[in-house]
Amino acid sequence: MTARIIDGKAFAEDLRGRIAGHVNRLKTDHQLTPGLAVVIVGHDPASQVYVTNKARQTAEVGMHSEKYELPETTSEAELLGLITRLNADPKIHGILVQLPLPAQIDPTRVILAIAPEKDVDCFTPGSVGRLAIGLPGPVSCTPLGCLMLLRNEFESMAGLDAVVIGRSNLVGKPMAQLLLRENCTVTMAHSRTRDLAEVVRRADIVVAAVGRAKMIAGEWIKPGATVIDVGINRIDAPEKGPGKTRLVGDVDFEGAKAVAGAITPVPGGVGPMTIACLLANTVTTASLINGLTPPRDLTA
Ligand SMILES: Nc1nc2c(c(=O)[nH]1)N[C@@H](CN(C=O)c1ccc(C(=O)N[C@@H](CCC(=O)O)C(=O)O)cc1)CN2
Repeated sequence: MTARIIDGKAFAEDLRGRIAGHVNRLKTDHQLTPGLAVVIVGHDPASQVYVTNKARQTAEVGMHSEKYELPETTSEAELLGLITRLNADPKIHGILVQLPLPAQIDPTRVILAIAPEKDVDCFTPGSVGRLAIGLPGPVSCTPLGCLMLLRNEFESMAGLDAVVIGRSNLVGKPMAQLLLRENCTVTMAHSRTRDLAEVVRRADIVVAAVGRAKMIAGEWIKPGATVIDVGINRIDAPEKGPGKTRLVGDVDFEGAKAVAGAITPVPGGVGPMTIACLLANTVTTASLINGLTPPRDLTA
């Protein structure tokens, strides 16, 4: 079997088109322009690419976009000061502070400083709690992107065995919540899991979010399984020339492609969905802040 490749880039483009339609309706029917502020501290090259794309795509769907680039030496107090200003700014309905942050800044303090109603990352305790009990509100961007890709693959996921590899607050934990909501039987695997290969072999759905290049071997995958690869790892690519690099996921793509039913590539899989879902979350928070019902069909 050769797996079908799930085209996250095309899916994200379609989602952005639908978001633009909603933004247009909010503007004409409610005189409301959703606004997103993205904040980056330092000059990690990958983070800079993501933040630039976030700010550009925000503007492209017709939203108000603000980008703050702070120097590597920024103190925690300075960053908290900016967040306080953005919390109070009526033009801004979503605040995203790009992670990771430099060592002198405590990410937990920063996350807790973001007004819960503007938390488009779904990182604050209230948002995490709302997600856990199924209340309306933003859903963590990468897991939401994975869920949308999965929903497109299955009429129903009820009763399927799903394994989430990685237990981060950013991806693993919210992903497991979302799969539970779909009535999957969910296993969370992590660095202490005994016999990971065996756990993966049982799964109809594999979500890999460990951050280690090609860690999930092709022969671990159950024939016909759907594989969602969240990993974005840069490795040396001497075949492309001296000093060249390329991106790979957490799954051995070639090996898994030979047995899986469907698989996301890296790049072009989950990554573009993360940004599109951030824009969808901003429409959600802008709607909720203004007493409007957030559009359900966007991320259904
Ligand atoms: N505050 C947050 N920080 C971070 C998040 C997040 O959701 N919120 N997620 C990750 C990184 N991330 C978003 O910021 C992200 C990663 C990858 C992509 C993406 O489009 N990847 C492309 C490849 C891009 C490249 O060439 O490097 C792809 O996979 O096709 C978008 C967003 C960490 N921080």
